[in-house]
Amino acid sequence: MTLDLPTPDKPLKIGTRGSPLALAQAHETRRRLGAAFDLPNAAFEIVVIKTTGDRILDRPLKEIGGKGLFTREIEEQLLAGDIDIAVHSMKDMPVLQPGGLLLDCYLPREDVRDAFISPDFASIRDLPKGATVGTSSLRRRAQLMNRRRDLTVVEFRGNLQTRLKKLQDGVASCTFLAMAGLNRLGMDDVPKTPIETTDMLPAVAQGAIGIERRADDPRTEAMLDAIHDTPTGHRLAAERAFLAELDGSCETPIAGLAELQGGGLFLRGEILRPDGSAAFSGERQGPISDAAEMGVSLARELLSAAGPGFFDWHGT
Ligand SMILES: NCc1[nH]cc(CCC(=O)O)c1CC(=O)O
Repeated sequence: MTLDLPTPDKPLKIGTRGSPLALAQAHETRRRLGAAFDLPNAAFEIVVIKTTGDRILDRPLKEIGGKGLFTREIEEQLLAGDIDIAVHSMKDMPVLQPGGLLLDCYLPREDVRDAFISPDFASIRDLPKGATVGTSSLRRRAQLMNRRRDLTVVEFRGNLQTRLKKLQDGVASCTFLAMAGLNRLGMDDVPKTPIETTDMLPAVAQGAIGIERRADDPRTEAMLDAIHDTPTGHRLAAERAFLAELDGSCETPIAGLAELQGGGLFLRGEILRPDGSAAFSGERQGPISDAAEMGVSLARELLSAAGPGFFDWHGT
């Protein structure tokens, strides 16, 4: 069967959020598909979709709650056939997709580390006692408070420019962003220091772009197969199995990272109380074929170390 490739008259519709980072991810997807099938940009149409998460900007994400805050509207349009594929930050994706959709194409992973961003200080260690830190990430908040009890954490939402302005205005001494986002946006002039994963374990799937498709569409299946990055697939299989077994929502501070090592996988995970008062971490090593089992077994180990009800505790 020959592929019925898209043309400028019948372009492949790529659905995405409209943030600068989301657009950069959509452009990378278009570039890789164009290179793999020798297609011009005009054979693709980038369709910007506004999600609930994009609409509500004045409240902490955990208050709006619900799964798929940044994905529901996009997945609805994919199911309806208004778009052909959807590009996502895998970090923001629930472990299960709606019936009829598949999320099994990943682009080569970017830098997985978090970055420390501050106009005044070089690292977390350099922050003075009692310094104020801005982040909207429950994981980063819990990890920071677990390591530096003296810090005060304030809610920080908005895009990179908004956050940098807040730092200039003295609202906080520093903030944190994924290196992947900064790199994809070409933010080379932002004063950033990468934090080693041994100091701050990143979120599950951080730095990975995933492309979702309809399960019954053989054309997008074949096209995405050509750009899928297998190593990233193995790593996310372990990390997402870990996340799935923990049954974590966006309200639970969870970190997880799998790396390829000596032909196998090395998986690390951490779960924390939201206020940082307790943290449990562990690791697994094994063959790539055991990726999912490693994730599940590490999750069970951490859950049993933390004790029953650990995730029911949400503090204030
Ligand atoms: N939750 C927002 C989000 N989703 C993905 C990224 C960064 C890019 C990535 O990790 O792939 C970010 C921003 C951030 O954490 O700095």
